Amino acid sequence: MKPRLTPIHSLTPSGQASENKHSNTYNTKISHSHNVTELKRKSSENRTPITSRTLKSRIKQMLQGNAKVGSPQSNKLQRLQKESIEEAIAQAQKDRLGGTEYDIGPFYGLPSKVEELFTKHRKIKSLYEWQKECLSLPAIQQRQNLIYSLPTSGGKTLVAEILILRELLCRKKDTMLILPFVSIVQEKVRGLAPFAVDLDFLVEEYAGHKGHMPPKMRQKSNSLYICTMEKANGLVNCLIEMGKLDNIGLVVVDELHMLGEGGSRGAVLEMTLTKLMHASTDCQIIGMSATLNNTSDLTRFLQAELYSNNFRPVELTEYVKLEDNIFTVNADTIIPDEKLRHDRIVSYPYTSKMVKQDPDHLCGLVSEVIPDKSCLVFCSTKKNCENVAVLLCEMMPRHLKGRNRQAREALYRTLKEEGNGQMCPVLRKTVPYGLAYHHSGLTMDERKLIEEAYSEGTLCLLTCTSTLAAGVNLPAKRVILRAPYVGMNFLQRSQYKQMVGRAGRAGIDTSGESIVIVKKKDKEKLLDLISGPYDSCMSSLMYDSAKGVRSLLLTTIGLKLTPTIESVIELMRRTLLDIQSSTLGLDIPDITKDALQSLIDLGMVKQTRTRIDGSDDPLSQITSQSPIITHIEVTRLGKATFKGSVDIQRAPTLFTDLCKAQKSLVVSNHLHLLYLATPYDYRSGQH
Ligand SMILES: Nc1ncnc2c1ncn2[C@@H]1O[C@H](COP(=O)(O)OP(=O)(O)OP(=O)(O)O)[C@@H](O)[C@H]1O
Repeated sequence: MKPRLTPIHSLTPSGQASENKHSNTYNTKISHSHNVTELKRKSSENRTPITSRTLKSRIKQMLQGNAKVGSPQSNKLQRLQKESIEEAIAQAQKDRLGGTEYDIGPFYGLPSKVEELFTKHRKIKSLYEWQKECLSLPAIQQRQNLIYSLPTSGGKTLVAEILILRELLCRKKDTMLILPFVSIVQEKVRGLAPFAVDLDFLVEEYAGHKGHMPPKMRQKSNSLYICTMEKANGLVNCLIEMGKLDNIGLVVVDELHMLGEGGSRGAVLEMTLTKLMHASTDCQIIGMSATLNNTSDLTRFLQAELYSNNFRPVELTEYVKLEDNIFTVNADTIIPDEKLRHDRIVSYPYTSKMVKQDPDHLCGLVSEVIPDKSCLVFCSTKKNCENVAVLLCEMMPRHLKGRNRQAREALYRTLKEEGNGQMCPVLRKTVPYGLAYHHSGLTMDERKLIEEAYSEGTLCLLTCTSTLAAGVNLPAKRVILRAPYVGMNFLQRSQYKQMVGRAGRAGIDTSGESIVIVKKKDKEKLLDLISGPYDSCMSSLMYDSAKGVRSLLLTTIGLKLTPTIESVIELMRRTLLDIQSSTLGLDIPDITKDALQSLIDLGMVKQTRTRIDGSDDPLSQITSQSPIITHIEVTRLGKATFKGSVDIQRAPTLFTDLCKAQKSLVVSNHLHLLYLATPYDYRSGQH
């Protein structure tokens, strides 16, 4: 019998997490990785087909077995693990070469065991020069805030991970890693779980429906919270409320430029960082990005030092295809006419039918790389991804068929099993040819299977949307941008850079290349795309008529961080919005006053005035000479609104509706209850 492809998610601790909604912590007392490795070994030795389902249940069974408190085997395992960590730390202390009081070892202040783990799990043998330089910056030694900026795939994450491990192991503090998307959080949780197992800390996933609020306070181990931006905000609120914010020693923000996203996500990130800066006495903040422009605003906002470098481990050559011509991008010159250098004219043996089907020669461009090397084709819409994948299979069947047959068949079967016998007709058609699409329409399991199959070489090409560019580590020899658009919008330079940055697989290729296919009408805009400055990262707090400001004030008043008008003003001074107020032409005191007034008008915040001498109602004691101070606090409605993350504008209507419902709720069937519980957005059919 043929071996079956084993889905990665069922082999990792996250497989266990998805079986049990509430289990989102990687308890290092349970040796997951050992079980996983053992299972993998046995499965390959016996060459017995293992279905994802039986494997899942076997892992679950083993984990449950391990977790039984007091079982002699688990006690022994725990003891051995603890002993080996203590031994490693003792050895590290012996080996320590200078450093700060917190260093416990020779590997950038960490035990050599950490170096071994990076070699074992990441195949990293030594750090790049810039990584060494960055880790020895005075800002890092003195635990100051730092922003570092390097091109995509420059190895930024490794520096962040070393800093996180130092905080967890040497300073024994909790840490937080903020990432932009749920899928990236999940990938990172999987990537760091083996480190947690071997180094005795906890990895806690805060994304989607996962993550305890308030967080569980751990006595024995420190936690690394890996969060989406929204969850990080909730977590910081909880920690402030519990008086435990100082448990967090380090917060790392990946894709810091998302502060300027313009909508609620950028605002949420700014609120989180503002609250951290305002309320924490000891937390270091590290921000990273590949696409920063106005760094001085950001360093002022985070009171941070800046480190930047242009290092890229694999050389990237950017090309533009315009009609039948391919041009090399020369972004360094300031002379517009020299930004595009003619490279070659493309000519492929297309029949007239093929020219009609594929006027942009996508098939020809792709066939220069696949199936021997990998290729990513970015498309502007999900539908386009699917169409392009089908088109390529139809146009080059002989070129693609017959390779990696067994692995492709195994992937096909596993995808079908994941869908309980059903399979998307597009994937059904494309997977046997080694192609697939990758967009948000896939289930999480399908996405993981496709990502793993691509990384292993079972699939040689993915057609994908822009979301693949923002972090998931799936590099390719050649990256093609089918058109310089996301949906209907022309690409921003930062989006373009993220996409082309996927080209070149470190450790596999010595170079990578990108080709953006452009129509003549877009030629002018193209120059900005390939060589213009990055868009400035501007505060998002003013989105939707200052919704971010109102939300920030309601939360900080609710958390008792800003109990007076003066403290509200002081908090607002810490925002990126305040730093950029003159550029944006905004009057922050006016905006603050308006936002406060609107919260008062909505019945979410109330004021009480007292005299400084403590006498009661100031208005009835006009004779007193003592100055008046105005206290502000949230009402019950205000508290419910920020705790429930309810839209501030909608909360009063929701409250009125609930009051009505309380008096006269008649639930004739389940649908009635569902109707009452459906958010307004969904009811009005916006989704
Ligand atoms: N010192 C190193 N030696 C070898 N490989 C490395 C080293 N540092 C990082 N890498 C590898 O390079 C690849 C890209 O690194 P990483 O994801 O950290 O880049 P990044 O700068 O965070 O990119 P992005 O901006 O896309 O998030 C990864 O596969 C990583 O394991």
